[in-house]
Amino acid sequence: MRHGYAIHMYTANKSMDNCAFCNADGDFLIVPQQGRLFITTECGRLNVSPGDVAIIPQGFRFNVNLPDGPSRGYVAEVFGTHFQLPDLGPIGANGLASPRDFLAPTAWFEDKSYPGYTIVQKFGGELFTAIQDFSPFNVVAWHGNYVPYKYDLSKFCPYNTVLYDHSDPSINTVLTAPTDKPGVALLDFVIFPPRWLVAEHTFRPPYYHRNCMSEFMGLIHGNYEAKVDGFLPGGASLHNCMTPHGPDTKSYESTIARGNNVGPHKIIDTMAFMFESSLIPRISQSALESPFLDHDYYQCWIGLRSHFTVPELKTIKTKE
Ligand SMILES: O=C(O)Cc1cc(O)ccc1O
Ligand SMILES: [Fe+2]
Repeated sequence: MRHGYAIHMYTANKSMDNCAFCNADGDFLIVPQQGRLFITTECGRLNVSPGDVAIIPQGFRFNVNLPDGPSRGYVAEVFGTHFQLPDLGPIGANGLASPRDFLAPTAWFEDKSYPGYTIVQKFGGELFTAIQDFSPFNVVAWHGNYVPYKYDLSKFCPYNTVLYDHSDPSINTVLTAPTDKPGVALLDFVIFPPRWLVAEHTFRPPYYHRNCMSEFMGLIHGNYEAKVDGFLPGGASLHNCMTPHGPDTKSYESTIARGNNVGPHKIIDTMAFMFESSLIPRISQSALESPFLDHDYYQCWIGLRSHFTVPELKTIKTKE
């Protein structure tokens, strides 16, 4: 059965030369964090900058050029389903990501011989190579809707509370890969873009929580509102199913210090995102052994203290 997902982080310092990749297992959602990706596909070319995301569906051959040199970012891979726009429910006709902002390439082809051109194909989690002597990008024209595409995250139209309380971050879903169970995502791609915070009598940052979804977070640029320290662009965090988490001590204390009656405040210069799944990810050995693993991550919550004071009890008279 083809069901599940994978999350990867990439670094690259060399363009793909005389070779193309093809994923026979699933679809890629690519989130560059540093350095543009010039992606050539069988349907044409996509120039993808940090702040854009690209989707390469299962089976497309593609090649990546790095015009800015060293590059890094994140990739989500989904098996057995495809990304789609979330149902807007009561939001209605417009909002969040608009279909018009998803850009597919125009056809582009080269009719060239390339001795020793290598196709690397991922199939069942293993890599296979095949050599051919011509470019795979020889498709003169195409039609249909099974295509690679890109989306500029700054086009996203965020919705949120306008009076009180903190919404589930699913309100900012850009794309979702569904399961057969309505409302239970295989993988939601959610963003935390610049936006106004206006909620009254509300702890505005993400609440402390422990939930059934597994949350992988990345930061494209700026700061994340719940982690003033230690969560840097290009970094990642994983709060797995039912692992309690929330803002770090500094974010918590500075929010409390601002008091209860803060006016509208705009979060600017930021773009964080989350891959959120109902399935638990297993962490690879290489990630666990990485010299970049933050063994002290839990320290971000050290020193958290309660600001709760028992309210004075008033006698409430009830009718007899
Ligand atoms: O854990 C996180 O930082 C992500 C997150 C953000 C938010 O605003 C509410 C819930 C949530 O899981
Ligand atoms: Fe969370």
